[in-house]
Amino acid sequence: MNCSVMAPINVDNVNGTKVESPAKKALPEVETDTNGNEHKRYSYEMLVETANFLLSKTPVRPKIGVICGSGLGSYWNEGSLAETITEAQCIPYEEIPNFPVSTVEGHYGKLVFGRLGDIPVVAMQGRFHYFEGYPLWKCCLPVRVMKLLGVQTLIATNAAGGLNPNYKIGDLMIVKDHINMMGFAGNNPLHGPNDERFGPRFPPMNKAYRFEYRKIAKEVAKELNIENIVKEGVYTCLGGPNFETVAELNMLKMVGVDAVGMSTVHEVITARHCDMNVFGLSLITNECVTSYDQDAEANHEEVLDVGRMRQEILRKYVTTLVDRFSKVMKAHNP
Ligand SMILES: O=P(O)(O)O[C@H]1O[C@H](CO)[C@@H](O)[C@H]1O
Ligand code: HPA
Repeated sequence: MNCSVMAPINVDNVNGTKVESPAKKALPEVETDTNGNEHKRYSYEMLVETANFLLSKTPVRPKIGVICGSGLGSYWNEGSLAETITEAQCIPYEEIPNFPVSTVEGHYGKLVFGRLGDIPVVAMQGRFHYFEGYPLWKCCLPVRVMKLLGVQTLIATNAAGGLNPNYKIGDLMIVKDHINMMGFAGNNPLHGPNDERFGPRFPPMNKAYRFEYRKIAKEVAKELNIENIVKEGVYTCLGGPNFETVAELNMLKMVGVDAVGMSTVHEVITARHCDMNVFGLSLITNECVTSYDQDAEANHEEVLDVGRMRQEILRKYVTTLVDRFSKVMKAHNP
């Protein structure tokens, strides 16, 4: 494929308003995680460098970004959403300046630029999880890079355990809202000095998952004749990597959680902070074990099996949503 080198981005602020650059020295340079690994904090300028690198590698100018979770082919390629992307250009994470690398065994680690249907997109095939040892702000670095690339809408997908008794394995849950459990304990991707060039110190989160997109997703479910498997509910992220205890799951149920996972919430907070529109989608890959009488145990193999089982529907659903969301985006920003 022909890679034209486009003019590098030069932005004062991703949201278009001029703000003062915070003193660089206000940012702690290095953070040590619970395993003793050191993580160098990134600056706005470093992410601009990352975005300019990517823009120099591809002519694709995506307005929509997709994070492919465990159910959407972050562990396999054949038949996955990423494979559906046409005119694809794959850039491995290890080749991208300042990018973390996926450490989960079998997890892909690449950015895929190309088209879903007619729409230019960038997809993360493989995301970063807190349980890998990364601080949350580092897990979410790609979201900010997407913003700098020009992405306005983030579609964050995940595999999750179904806690709502009406959910069945293989159902899709449109994320209506989330509960930031890790945030309750003070662990938040926005923790630390705020760089106003990305967004405000105290961002609102009551409209985290765009109402218009959720409405469209329900309409599309009807059109595709999958409304019987499409639900809407509340997601929460725990730190992992262990699956939850019975008592933990019962507590989460009591506070209104419908599906449990180990990702997405921090990515969505980061995306909303820099004013991206968000759609969240969970694939219910297993039934949460909420009784001591049940013999079943959650396991990662089941998560992947259900992902493979549902990939065709997911691919069709997400591809159609990308098309519809882009029409809405054009209508708002002709
Ligand atoms: O959230 P995604 O990346 O889809 O993956 C989910 O599936 C894995 C557990 O099987 C965990 O990583 C959990 O977060
Ligand atoms: N719990 C947490 N994360 C998950 C689950 C679960 O049951 N299923 C897939 N990811």
